[in-house]
Formats: sequence, structure tokens, C-alpha cells
Amino acid sequence: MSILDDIKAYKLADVATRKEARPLAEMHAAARDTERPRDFEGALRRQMALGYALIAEIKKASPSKGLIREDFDPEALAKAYAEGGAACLSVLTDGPSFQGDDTYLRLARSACDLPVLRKDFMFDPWQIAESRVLGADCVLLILAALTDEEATALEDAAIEYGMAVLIECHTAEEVDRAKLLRSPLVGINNRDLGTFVTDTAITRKLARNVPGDRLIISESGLSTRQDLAQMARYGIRCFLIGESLMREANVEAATRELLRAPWTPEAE
Ligand SMILES: O=P(O)(O)OC[C@@H](O)[C@@H](O)c1c[nH]c2ccccc12
Repeated sequence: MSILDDIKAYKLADVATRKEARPLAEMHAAARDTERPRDFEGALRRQMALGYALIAEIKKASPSKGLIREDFDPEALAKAYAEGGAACLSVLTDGPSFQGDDTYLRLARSACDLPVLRKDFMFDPWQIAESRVLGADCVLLILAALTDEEATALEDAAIEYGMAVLIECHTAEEVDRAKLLRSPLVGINNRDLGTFVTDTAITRKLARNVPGDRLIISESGLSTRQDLAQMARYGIRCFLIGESLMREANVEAATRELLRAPWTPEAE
């Protein structure tokens, strides 16, 4: 069984229990009743016009690295990322694999003005409604874990609640499948979720197949200004970064330093 199968099994069991407490009709009504989500795509595009756009991730632990950050305060981290110049936040809410929690999302979002991605594993439209109720402005759809039909149903639900959708791909085939969906946000994960092997060349290889009207976000394994400059040479200026920033003592300063003076062709 691959790790994604394993995650799907515990996630569906967890959703079944949560659903008993709040059935779909009730969660759907609550989601429709929330305030307008913050503009995730707009925040990325505004920052890209000025340089790099960063989705900064709040992640305590991961299955490949174990505990990443001991001193873990989601509110302080959200403020540090916002002050350091991030465009958006990503908050892990999955407990079993990432030591995440739904409350981390609420705390991070209320500590700043940034739009927030709920980083979790979505299989059931009920989870999309729940994400909006928790305050998420964007959800992640991992194509490696979903059929086209499932991805479409989840995307439709997110769009109905006014949320953005980050479509995650890791292979050329998944990039082709992303074209069947409506969301312009295409994440290319440099990490293989089955083996945890991370190779930042994956973004450059797959970017060629992404239509020009989509916004490419390079995800995972990025840590230095050189990493970002290297991507920018290929026209990719939007990044999702977690671990390397989570390991910094001063997250705000590290974020600011990473985003300082973006690479431009003129500078070469
Ligand atoms: O911590 P990193 O290597 O900077 O990566 C961040 C993010 O891309 C990674 O956490 C991630 C990308 N896709 C995911 C899907 C599920 C869980 C986690 C992820």
C-alpha cells in the first residue's frame, strides 16, 4: 500500500465520524453562510508583479522528516511570515502524518490578513465545506490521489464557496489532467509523495506542458535564494516553501531575506 492509499484510508474513516456530528446539508449551509474568502490568486498575482510570490507553510512535522520545529506557535509564525513578505499562507491540518490541527489554521488566519491554504488530503466534498467553515481561502487537490471525476466534484464545491483551488501535479500525465479542471493555480510538487524523493528539476521539466494562462507554483525542496533565482530563469516566480523556513530561528528575517531582490534577466 502506498502512503497515499494509507492516508486515504484513515482520512475517509475520520471524515465518516466527523460527518455524523455535522451532516453534509448542515456543513454545506454553514459554508455558504461564511464571509467572503480572502483572494488567494489575487494575492499571488500582485506579489508576482513585484518579484517572487511566496506561499509560506506552517508545518510542525512531516512523514519524511519527523518533527521539524519544536517551538511551534501558529499565530507567531503567521505574523512572522506576513511581516517577512509572504503573499499567502499554507497550514497543515492533517494530524496523523503531519502533526497538524484544524485550530492551527484558525489561529494563523486570525493573526494576519493573508489568504490561507488548507493543506490536507481532500477526498470528499464534505471536507471542502468543512475547510471553508474553518476559514480556508484555498484548498489543495492532489491529482495523484484522485480520479478526474473526484477532482472535478471537489473543485466544483470549492468554487461554489468562493475558494481558490491549488491543483497539485507531479507527473506529465497529471499536468494533462489538470487542464481538464478550471482552476488556474497549478502546483508542481518536486517531491514524489510515494517515495519522498525530491528533485527541483521536476518543476522545470513539467512547466513546459502547463498552458500559459495558468499560474505555476513550484512546491517542496526549495531553500535558498539561488533555488528561487534558478526557477525564475525559467519564468517560475511563485513558490510554496515550508521546511527550510520552519527550521529558521528568526522566520521573519529568513522570509524577507529569501524574497529580497528577485532575479531578473537584466541582472545577469
Ligand atoms: O517543506 P517543503 O519541502 O518546503 O515543502 C512544502 C510543501 O510543498 C509540502 O509540504 C507539500 C507539497 N504537497 C503536499 C501535499 C501534502 C502534504 C505536504 C505537501
